[in-house]
This record gives sequence, C-alpha cells and structure tokens, in this order.
Amino acid sequence: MSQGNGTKDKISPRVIERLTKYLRCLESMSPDDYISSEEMAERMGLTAAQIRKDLSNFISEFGEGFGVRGKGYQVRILYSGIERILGVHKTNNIIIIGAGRLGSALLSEPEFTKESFNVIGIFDSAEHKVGREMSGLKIRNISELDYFLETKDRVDIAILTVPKAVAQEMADKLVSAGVKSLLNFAPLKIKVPENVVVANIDLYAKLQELNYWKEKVL
Ligand SMILES: NC(=O)c1ccc[n+]([C@@H]2O[C@H](COP(=O)([O-])OP(=O)(O)OC[C@H]3O[C@@H](n4cnc5c(N)ncnc54)[C@H](O)[C@@H]3O)[C@@H](O)[C@H]2O)c1
Repeated sequence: MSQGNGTKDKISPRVIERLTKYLRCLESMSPDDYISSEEMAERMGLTAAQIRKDLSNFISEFGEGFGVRGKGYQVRILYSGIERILGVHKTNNIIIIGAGRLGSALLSEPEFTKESFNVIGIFDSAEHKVGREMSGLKIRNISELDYFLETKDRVDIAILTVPKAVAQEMADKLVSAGVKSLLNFAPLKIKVPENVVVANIDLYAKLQELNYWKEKVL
C-alpha cells in the first residue's frame, strides 16, 4: 500500500494487513465466544504480544468490555471494532475501470455482493462492450466517467483493470475527479499525490517472489 509521497498515519501498513487477517480468523467463531490473544496467535502463526500490540493502537475503537481477564476478547466486540477501524462497517462504493477478463472476474466475485463493498459502475473504452450487461451492471463508456463521478453516488474506491499502457492516465483522471483510493492490477507502480492511497497488485512480481522462496525450502 502506498500513498503519494508521505505518510499520513503512524500506523504501519503491516498492522492494517494483520487486522484484515484477524477478521478472517474471527469469522468462523460465534460472536458470543471469547478468544485470548494466545489462542489467536496459535491459530494465525503469530505471537500473542504482536496481536496485543496491534490492537493497543486502536484501544478507543473497542470501548467498554473489551478484553476480560481470564477469558480474552469477546469475538463480537473485537470483530465490530476491527470492522470500524477498517471502515467496512459501512458501504463503500466501488467502480471498475476495464471490463475485460479481470474486470469481469472481479465483478462476479461474491465479496462484492456483501454490504461493505458495492460495485456501482463498470467502464470500458471498447465500443462493442459499452451497453452490454455484466453481472447485472451495464458497461458504461469511459467517456462518461467524469459525468458519473460528478453526478452519481460518492465513489470510495476505483479498481483499475486496464492495460498497463493506459493505467497511469486513467489513475490521473480518477484522482483529478476526486477519487481517493485506487486498487491497481496493471503491472506498473501507479504514482499518486499525497492525499491518495493506492494498492498495486502485481501478480507476476508475487510469482517471482514465490519462486525465490520455493528454491529456499526445497
Ligand atoms: N487477467 C489476469 O489474470 C490478470 C492478472 C493480473 C494482472 N492483470 C492486469 O490487469 C489488467 C487487465 O487485464 P485483463 O486480462 O482483464 O485485460 P483485458 O484485455 O481482458 O481487459 C482490459 C480491458 O480494458 C479496456 N480498456 C483499455 N483501455 C481503456 C481505457 N482507457 N479506459 C477504459 N477501459 C479500457 C479494454 O477494452 C479491455 O476491455 C492488465 O493490466 C493486466 O496486465 C491481469
């Protein structure tokens, strides 16, 4: 995860990444259960101290009743607190730029039917795709993007699934129209101003990393 030039927040991206994993860990538990940091640590291959340290950054988000001596954290309180920290307790509107193979696969992803993430538009530049329906949404012409951003609901996140050659240009367009968060799948590092966050997902780079580690464990 990167943002323009500076860091707005003292919280490390690693902490936020672990919070998303804590949510996954808690998902399989009953909300009335309690879990200790030791038990969570064991399930997740972390240390209890790490978990306590991560959560202590946000202690005010959890409020009363968080952490009962001898029992641990109540799953309901921990889960909803982390959801609030991550901002997924409310609906986040998403648009997808590029209705190709990846854009189409993401649009049909069941996570996007959850309340926290809601795809409200998908755009493409290919005339033959514009107007077609994809997972219940009409593909819009990219030329309508500015008008859409001015007139429709707030857009919280834009996902870029366009070719590398146009990804930076599309990111600039989104940023100048006021979009503050980008998830980029094109294999290049998108540059954004300081007040914008971007997560670049480079699958090929991940494969290269994995290949390195594979050699080490053999
Ligand atoms: N398919 C994958 O598994 C995969 C995996 C990782 C990364 N990627 C990357 O994701 C991006 C998309 O991959 P894909 O396989 O879906 O490609 P694709 O060719 O199937 O789709 C790209 C879509 O973007 C559209 N497009 C091109 N220029 C545009 C513009 N200016 N505005 C709006 N739409 C535009 C094209 O018409 C096309 O529909 C690429 O950068 C690719 O390298 C793809």
